[in-house]
Amino acid sequence: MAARDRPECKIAPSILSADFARLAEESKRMISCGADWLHVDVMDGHFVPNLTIGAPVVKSLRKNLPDAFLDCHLMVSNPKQWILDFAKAGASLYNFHLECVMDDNTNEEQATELRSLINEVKASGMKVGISIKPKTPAEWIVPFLGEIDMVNVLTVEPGFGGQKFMSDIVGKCKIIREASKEVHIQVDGGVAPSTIDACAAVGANVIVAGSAIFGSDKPQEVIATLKKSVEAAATA
Ligand SMILES: O=C(CO)[C@H](O)[C@H](O)COP(=O)(O)O
Ligand SMILES: [Co+2]
Repeated sequence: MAARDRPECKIAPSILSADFARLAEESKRMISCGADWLHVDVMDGHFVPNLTIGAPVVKSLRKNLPDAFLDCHLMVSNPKQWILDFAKAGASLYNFHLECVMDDNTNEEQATELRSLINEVKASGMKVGISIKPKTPAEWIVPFLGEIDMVNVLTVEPGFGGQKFMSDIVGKCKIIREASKEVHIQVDGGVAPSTIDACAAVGANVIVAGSAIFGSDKPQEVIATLKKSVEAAATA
């Protein structure tokens, strides 16, 4: 069998599609259906035109799910502001947007600011991820791959669940995977059994799916299908 070209597959249901009144119960149900991580979409109504979850909700989730890996996707304009709150609340991974600090990848000051944020997240004890919006080039994140745990490649414009997968965007994962076999590459937005093969083929290993998993009456089967596609591609 060929050697693996990526880290182990992690399926991360987005709790954005859960019934928020029954969040702990729904999260536990996902883990019992085979979810590896829980994806927590944090929106501040400024970076994106929607408001969702903050650190107090993460704290309650952590209390109810002491062992869960809480992958927090920060769609916020000022990621520095929330690092300590999320660390104290029990977030496992702090996954913030590159666009908050960078609009020009040749600007040294912006690169320094990004590095300082990365280091602040690490110092807080959380793992660090960087998300890139559909229009942000993959090349912009490549110089930082050795310093972070994960890149989140958005395959929809961030802000809402249930949008259509942008198939022309997912190819960015290939550039990132060619640069690193070790970094987690997450795909986020419109991922489903019908779109997973395109993600798996370009090296993604962390799969976020909200509507596809929560909207199914057989979430266990959806999770198994997504994982099978990634694992088959990892050793192809
Ligand atoms: O970051 C997000 C939206 O900004 C969500 O994680 C994403 O959209 C997941 O939901 P779905 O699978 O329904 O698209
Ligand atoms: Co997300």
